[in-house]
This record gives sequence, C-alpha cells and structure tokens, in this order.
Amino acid sequence: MLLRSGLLRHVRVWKNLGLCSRITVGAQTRHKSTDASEDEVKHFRELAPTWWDTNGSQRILHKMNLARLDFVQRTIRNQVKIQDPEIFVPAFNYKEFLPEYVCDNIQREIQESIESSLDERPGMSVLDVGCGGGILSESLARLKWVKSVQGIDLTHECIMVAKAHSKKDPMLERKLSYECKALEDVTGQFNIITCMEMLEHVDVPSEILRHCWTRLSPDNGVLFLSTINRDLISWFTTIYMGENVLKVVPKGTHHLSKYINSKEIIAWFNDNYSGQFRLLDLKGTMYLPLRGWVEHDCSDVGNYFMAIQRLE
Ligand SMILES: CC(C)=CCC/C(C)=C/CC/C(C)=C/CC/C(C)=C/CC/C(C)=C/CC/C(C)=C/Cc1cc(C(=O)O)cc(O)c1O
Ligand SMILES: C[S@@+](CC[C@H](N)C(=O)[O-])C[C@H]1O[C@@H](n2cnc3c(N)ncnc32)[C@H](O)[C@@H]1O
Ligand SMILES: [Mg+2]
Repeated sequence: MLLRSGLLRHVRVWKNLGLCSRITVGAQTRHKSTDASEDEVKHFRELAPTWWDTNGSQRILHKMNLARLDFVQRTIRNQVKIQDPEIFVPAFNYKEFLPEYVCDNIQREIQESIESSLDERPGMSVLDVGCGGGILSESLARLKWVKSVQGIDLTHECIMVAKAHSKKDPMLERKLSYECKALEDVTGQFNIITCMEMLEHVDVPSEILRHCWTRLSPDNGVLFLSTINRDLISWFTTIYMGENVLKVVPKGTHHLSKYINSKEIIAWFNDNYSGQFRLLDLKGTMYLPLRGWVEHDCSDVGNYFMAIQRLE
C-alpha cells in the first residue's frame, strides 16, 4: 500500500509507476462498487458553498470548462456526416491551394451544415457523472442538440449547490436534473456520458468505467473522460505547483497514487470491450497562466481529455 505522507510518497509512487495498474486496484469491501470514499466527500462538501465563485476555490475548474466543452462539441460535430449535396467538401488539402477567403467560406458552410444536421436530429441525452456543482452540466444543457442532462454526485452539498444555481436560469429547468446517487443506481442509457475530473477521486475507477459503459447507448454513444496521468509532471503541475505554490487548487484535492494513465484506460477497454469501442480522440491538456487550458498531443503526460465511442 502506497504511503500517503510527504514528498517521499510521491517519489515512491513515481518509481513504482509500472508495478501496479491503477485502473483495477482491488476493490475493498464496499457497500457499492461506485461509492465515493468519505475523505473525498468531506473534501468536496467543504468546497460546495463557493463552487460557483469563478474566482474562488474552483476557479481552475471554471477555466477548464471552456476547453472541455470545445473538446466535447468538436468530437460530436466530427461524427456528423454532411448530407447536403449542395455543400462542397473538398477531398483534398484545399487550404494549401485555395485563397484564405475561399477556405473560410468552405469551412463556414461545412460548420453550418453540421449544426443544422445536429439540430434536425432528436436531441441527445447526457449523464454527467460526478457533476459537482454543475459547471459542466449547465454548459451541456445549454447546447441546442442536447435534450436532457442528468447530473449525479455523491456529495449531497454539491448537488444542493447545483440545484440552487440551475434555478437562476429558467431555460435549464426543463433540460437539467440533479440527484445525489451512486452511478450504479442510475437506470437507462444515454447518448453521451461525461466523467470529468472525477476518476482520479475514486478508489475503483474500473467500476466507474464499467457502469458508464453499460449506460452508454450502443448506438454510437460517446463517453467523455478527463483525468490525470500518474507521472512526475502531473505531480509537479497539479499538486506541487497547483496546490502548494500557486495555490490555485484547494490543498488536498489530489493524490498522485490515485491518478490514472491514459494508456491504462485504453488497455482496460481493450481487455473488457475489444472490438466494441472506438477511441474517437485523446488530447493532453495543461493549464498555462494567462493562456488558460491548452490542448497538446502528449496525452501520456499530465491532464488529458478522452472520447470513447460505443459501437455495439
Ligand atoms: C508535454 C508536457 C505536458 C510537458 C509539461 C512539461 C512541464 C514541466 C510543464 C510545466 C508547466 C508549467 C508552465 C507549470 C507552471 C506552473 C503551473 C501553471 C501549474 C499548473 C497548476 C494547475 C492549475 C494545475 C491544474 C490542477 C487540476 C487538475 C485542476 C482540475 C481540478 C480542479 C479542482 C478544483 O478546482 O477544485 C478539483 C479537481 O479535482 C480537479 O481535477
Ligand atoms: C473535481 S469535482 C469535478 C466536478 C465536475 N465533474 C466538473 O468537472 O466540473 C469531482 C466530483 O466528483 C464527485 N465524486 C467523487 N467520487 C464520486 C463517486 N464515486 N460517485 C459520484 N461522484 C463522485 C465529488 O463529490 C466531486 O463533486
Ligand atoms: Mg481532480
């Protein structure tokens, strides 16, 4: 069992990185396999009152919301096939040959066609797992092509804050609902399931992934994950700098030993659902002062966004 004390712990974890896969760490005797641990619930219970203060303890989460919503929208739009024969979709790298204004027009027409295709479809149902105070849930509920968002979380105070904040916007009332419940108690299937900045807070992440999978529509449902690789750079940025130096993340939020490598998640899906899923996108993301969260292609280090599609 990895020691949880001081820098030595982090060095030990870092040296032992390859020895145990985080994804299937043994489930202790648990009431529910997807239950939250008391210390995590206590931590987020204390943060709940200031959740919607965009300059408060969750300010980094608010800043991250812009980047992850871009990731979600880009991924969903990329699944839309252009149906309109009037739309010219060049089959070559036209941006290298055509004038910029022509390229801009082509891009605009393609995006407009995608948006109208999305709007013509029946709206998508969304489950936001570990929704916290609802930062992502509200943003998703405001998307035209989303018909419903169900946010669940096991910190009761977060759900109360989420419900109170959503009441400020009447438009959300018919699309957005919240419940303090465990994932395994959620019924039905969803077109989109989001599990953002939550996996690194649970004791048995494989159970969360398994229960997400069974609630993902087999008709190309998409699971969006964002979490953190278990590496020294993650420790340096998210814990040493984030919590101790810059103090932009509440102290005690993260524990390196609970971080999950993107490769571990992909390996777990290959082991459990081989041939039934497609990795739609995987991007690293990092917070840079003055720039906010920026995407990069090194998804094996630091934070990452992942989109996995269920094929059957
Ligand atoms: C290719 C690659 C990644 C190379 C990186 C190399 C390297 C060493 C880069 C250093 C980057 C750099 C310039 C660091 C300077 C210090 C800095 C800006 C550190 C970032 C601190 C920070 C904001 C970390 C984010 C932590 C995090 C995961 C936030 C999400 C979050 C938030 C909250 C909350 O607000 O309560 C709770 C959570 O559970 C979260 O996951
Ligand atoms: C960092 S917050 C992320 C909130 C939200 N997903 C976002 O990104 O804005 C992590 C949330 O996960 C919740 N959580 C932790 N373990 C959970 C579990 N096993 N089931 C449901 N929620 C859980 C916590 O209560 C907390 O609200
Ligand atoms: Mg986190």
